[in-house]
Amino acid sequence: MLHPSRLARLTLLPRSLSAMAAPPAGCSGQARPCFAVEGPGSDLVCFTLSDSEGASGSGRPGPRCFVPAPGRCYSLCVPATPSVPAARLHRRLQQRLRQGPFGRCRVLGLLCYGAQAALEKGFLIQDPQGGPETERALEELLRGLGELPPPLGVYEAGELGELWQCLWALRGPGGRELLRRARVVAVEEPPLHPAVPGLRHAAVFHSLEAARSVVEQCTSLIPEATAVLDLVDKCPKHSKKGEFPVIVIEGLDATGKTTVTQSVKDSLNALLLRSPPACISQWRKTFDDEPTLIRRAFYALGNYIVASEIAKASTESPVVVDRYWHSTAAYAIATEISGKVQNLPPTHHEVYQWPEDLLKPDLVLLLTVSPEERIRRLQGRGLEKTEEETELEANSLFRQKVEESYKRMENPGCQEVDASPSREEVLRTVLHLIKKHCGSL
Ligand SMILES: Nc1ncnc2c1ncn2[C@@H]1O[C@H](COP(=O)(O)OP(=O)(O)O)[C@@H](O)[C@H]1O
Ligand SMILES: Nc1ccn([C@H]2C[C@H](O)[C@@H](COP(=O)(O)OP(=O)(O)O)O2)c(=O)n1
Repeated sequence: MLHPSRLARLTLLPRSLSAMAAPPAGCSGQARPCFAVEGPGSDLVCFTLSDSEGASGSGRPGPRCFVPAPGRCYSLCVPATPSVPAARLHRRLQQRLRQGPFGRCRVLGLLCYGAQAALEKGFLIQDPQGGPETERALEELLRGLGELPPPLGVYEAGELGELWQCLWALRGPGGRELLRRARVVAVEEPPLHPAVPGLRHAAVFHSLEAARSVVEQCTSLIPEATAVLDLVDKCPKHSKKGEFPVIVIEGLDATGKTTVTQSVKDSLNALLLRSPPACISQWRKTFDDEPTLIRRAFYALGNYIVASEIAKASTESPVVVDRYWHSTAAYAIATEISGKVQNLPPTHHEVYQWPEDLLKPDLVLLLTVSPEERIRRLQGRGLEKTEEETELEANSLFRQKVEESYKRMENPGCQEVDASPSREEVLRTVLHLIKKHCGSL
């Protein structure tokens, strides 16, 4: 089975959400949700639901592209409210859909807007063979979730090649009720990726309190959460920088951050810090295995702990920091925004702004190398790759989105450094920039 993150994403947008995310043009004036399928690397292809038998959409590719003939297609969604139980439920479904009877299916990420225009996250499940097994297994999976399982969408191709969606509510043991049956028709692509409005609540935290409250919700589920909070609470709030300069080095993995930060430390007699800091790094694996909401909140709190270390150290010597808030934000944005680089939030968007309560560095340098050189360095290093590093290699779109997000950061922005030359030359460039921005050291 193909890895879901490498597959298309499907997005449902309601008309009533237009204030948050402008819906596809064809959706305006309709009291029905509309949704968009995004092929890997391709444009969004958007659809809406219609009662009209004769509607032919906007002449764009037909919706049959996501129902494999002679197969069938299903969708299921859970609330995307940025709460720990919802995020964990989504993760549980994702794991179950990789196993057993779903092994033969293609599972696509799904964002949709359900009743009262509430954002929901879920999956589109393409079964290439059809037959009753997948539907039965999905029903069983949903019923196992509790008393009010989310509805099951079933997509069927009609005689003329048109597509219908049936939305079923599962009732009692074995019962189900048809909530709606509507035709699926093509509409225009939305101007803003639908995940953009929720970014600040679901992935990119702009205050200590926002990140803290997510980790606090985890204390009964993840014992390490309490230890993280204890450390955060011991740190002085609103840490202030000392008189020595604070330089952050950012970049994708294997761009040379460790090499550069170590050399800068030696050259400037600086203190070297990294985010996440050593005091919480033993819990990193635990949080890396959690859904985005929890994982990013952990890294965000790590930045606040590092801020207190920077405050203290910068009263005594220059400080160089290996990754900081820009990493947390850039990876979070690139993970949440599916598809092409153009889907990222526009420049100057609020997600690119530095959190007001987080100590600001004097200079942030972004190391960049060509994708080919980066892969050579990764291979040369010969370390075991993390899942995300493998993903980075496999998915150049993701890599581009991380790098572009870094470049859009503001206040402070990232100053790009070409890190392809020799170690010595890169160090010379970096030291020159530090001198230029931070004066004599
Ligand atoms: N300028 C350079 N030229 C060639 N190889 C480099 C250069 N800088 C770093 N490397 C090598 O590339 C690999 C990745 O560098 P590293 O500093 O660990 O990157 P990061 O900390 O960003 O993951 C290491 O094997 C390192 O020795
Ligand atoms: N300050 C930070 C540092 C790392 N992260 C996240 C971003 C990515 O998901 C990973 C990348 O971490 P990194 O490449 O430094 O991992 P290693 O130290 O190389 O093991 O961690 C973060 O969100 N915030």
